[in-house]
Amino acid sequence: MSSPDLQKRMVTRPDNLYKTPPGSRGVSPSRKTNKSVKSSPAPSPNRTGRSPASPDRGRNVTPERGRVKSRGNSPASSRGLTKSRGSECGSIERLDIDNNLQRIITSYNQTEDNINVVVRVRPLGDKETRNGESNVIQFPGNGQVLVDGKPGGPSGDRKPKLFSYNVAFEPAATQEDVLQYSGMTRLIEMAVEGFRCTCFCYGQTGSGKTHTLTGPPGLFGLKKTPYSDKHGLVFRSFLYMFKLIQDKPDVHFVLKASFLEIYNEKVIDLLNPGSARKPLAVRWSKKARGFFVENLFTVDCEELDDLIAVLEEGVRNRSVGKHNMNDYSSRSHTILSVHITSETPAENGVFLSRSGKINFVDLAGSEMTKKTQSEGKTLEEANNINKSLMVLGYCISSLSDSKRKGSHIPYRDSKLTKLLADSLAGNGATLMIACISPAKSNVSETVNTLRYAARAKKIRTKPIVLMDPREALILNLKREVTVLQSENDHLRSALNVYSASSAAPGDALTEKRPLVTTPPHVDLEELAKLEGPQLAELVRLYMKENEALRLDNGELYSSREMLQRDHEIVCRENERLLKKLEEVNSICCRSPMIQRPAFSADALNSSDTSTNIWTSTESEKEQGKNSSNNVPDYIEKELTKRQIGNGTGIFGHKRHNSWDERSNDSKNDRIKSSESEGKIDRKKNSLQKPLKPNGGNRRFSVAQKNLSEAAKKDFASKNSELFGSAISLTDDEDL
Ligand SMILES: Nc1ncnc2c1ncn2[C@@H]1O[C@H](COP(=O)(O)OP(=O)(O)OP(=O)(O)O)[C@@H](O)[C@H]1O
Repeated sequence: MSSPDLQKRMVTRPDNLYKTPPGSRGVSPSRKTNKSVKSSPAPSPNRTGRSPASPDRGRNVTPERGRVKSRGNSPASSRGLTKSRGSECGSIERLDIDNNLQRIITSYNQTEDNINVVVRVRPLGDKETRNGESNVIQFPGNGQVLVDGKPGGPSGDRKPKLFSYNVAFEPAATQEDVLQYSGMTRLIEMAVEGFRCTCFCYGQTGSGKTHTLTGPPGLFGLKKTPYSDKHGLVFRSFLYMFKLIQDKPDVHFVLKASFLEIYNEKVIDLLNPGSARKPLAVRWSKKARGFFVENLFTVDCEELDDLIAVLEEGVRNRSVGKHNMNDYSSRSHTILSVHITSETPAENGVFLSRSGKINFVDLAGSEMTKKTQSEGKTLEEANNINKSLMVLGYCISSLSDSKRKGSHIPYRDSKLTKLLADSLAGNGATLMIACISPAKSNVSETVNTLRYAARAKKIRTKPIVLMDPREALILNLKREVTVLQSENDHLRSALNVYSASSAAPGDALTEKRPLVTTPPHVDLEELAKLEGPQLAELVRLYMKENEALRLDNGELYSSREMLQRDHEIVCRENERLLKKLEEVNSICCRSPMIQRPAFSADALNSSDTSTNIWTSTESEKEQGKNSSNNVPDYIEKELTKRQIGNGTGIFGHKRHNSWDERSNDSKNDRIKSSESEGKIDRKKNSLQKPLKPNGGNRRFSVAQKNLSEAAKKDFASKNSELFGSAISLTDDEDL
């Protein structure tokens, strides 16, 4: 970097810290009359002239240090805001005030759907520096944290321990860095999209949890707080959230916020604590299948200032105490929740309705009471804090242990775990920020926190968007009505086509078909106005019609299949008969005794009356006297035995079928017309003339061929008569 002002940042980060399952959306039929969120302008810019949520956010401008560059796949780059080289892990570095290159963040790839765990190491405090405390934390890179337990220190002869997280924030990391690189922005985006999200800070007392979430003590004073680079994640998240909302002018947002604390196992409403600080009950909701705080005050937040006011009010009312390790120690766990309901106009006058939520959980720090020198009230608080954190620890280790999948999770053992149950293992997305101290004197608590965080990293959640069940039902009914309407239209038109083309009046199928009552057609605009019961009735009617139409169509299909099967059988039978006929023909041909009439097409067509088309010896002529067809008796018998023909002879057998009459009629007609042309006489004459020796063989084969053709035509005609148009081997005219 040439310019000393220019900070250098190297970011390599996974892009999908939180996976958003597709298609998890809700739909509401009509717009509700909720008050919408008015996006107030972002607070006055800080001294660099940029707010975290300003359009320049993507350029990674840190308030105090100016512009920095990204070279990796950072969360910001994943949103197309910075250039990326696409590597999966790495570090972010920049020059400090003295122009030294300083690394601030290292990160590693994120497994999808697991709790996203990041670690933030605070700088050594003034007191610790004064006491000559040494730093025992090292950052090997790729989101790793090495706890250096050198012999001789308070950690004894502990070996160095290496832990790996999604992101490791080094002491130089700013509040804005945490917002940008912890995955927090994605979490807020998910909350706006309709997911239930949680960000919680965990760590020993004095490790920087409250600093990370809300900022240093005294930030929220009596006078209105201007934007400051000391503001924590909550404030910055609010800004980012409102920026997102402003970017969606078509969407109607309703924001509500609540703020509670769990102090000595009692739930106190921080927005409405009352002078007696009356505790609220935590109950199980059968409908929502989760725990909730009864009568918790929720504030409608139309503007950003409303949300900031909620934050300030809660911070003011929460329990803070002093002990040896922290002058402003949180004596309770706090949960600040922002409920985000959105309604997006969709097609057909339908609104997509989503209910997202983001929880900011500031856990009280675990304490070694010996070290904190707590006594009296502070000691009681410490014991309650430690107890509830222990239950949280049990829940986390049960959830993270794949061998104990499906085993009992002791959520009910503390109010904290009851209220965090859904964030830990439910359908939400969760970010855990483990805060640790770098001081050697805290090494054992640091290792505990890091172990805790490593366990939490193994927990898998299933983020989904929750929908109002009534709205979901109505949406489904509407979809069903539309699908059924179009399906029924299709089925009806299919039936009409069939009726028009094939079903004659009195047809068995037509008669059998039940009368289908068509329900009234409701167009999409009217559909949007209908309520649940009307929709359900409409679906019922359409389903009834659908059932009848399906039945009808089913019958038509089965009868069509039956006809196709018959057609196949007839074809096979036809072939079989033709084969048989050919066999018979060959028997006839082999016998020297048989004298066949030989019809020659050439001869028949010839006008030359002298052409011989019939061969017969004198003796055969004699035999022919006994048989009108000139077929010997034994052959005739054989044919009868094989059931070819009906016993009247191969050429003259009688077919008792209607088409015979028709074909005979047509033959007669043809004969008549031929007679009128004088052709029939020629044929008759020619039949009686002897065959010339030289043309005998040729004519014989032609005749045989013609015989086969004629027989084929006969059978085809027969089948055609039986099965309609299924068989058409020949043209009727040829017969
Ligand atoms: N990253 C940081 N940079 C500068 N100062 C910090 C940082 N983190 C913490 N501190 C300071 O350390 C002190 C203790 O921090 P904080 O109160 O946030 O700890 P805590 O974890 O919330 O403690 P407790 O559990 O007792 O509430 C505060 O004075 C805070 O300003």
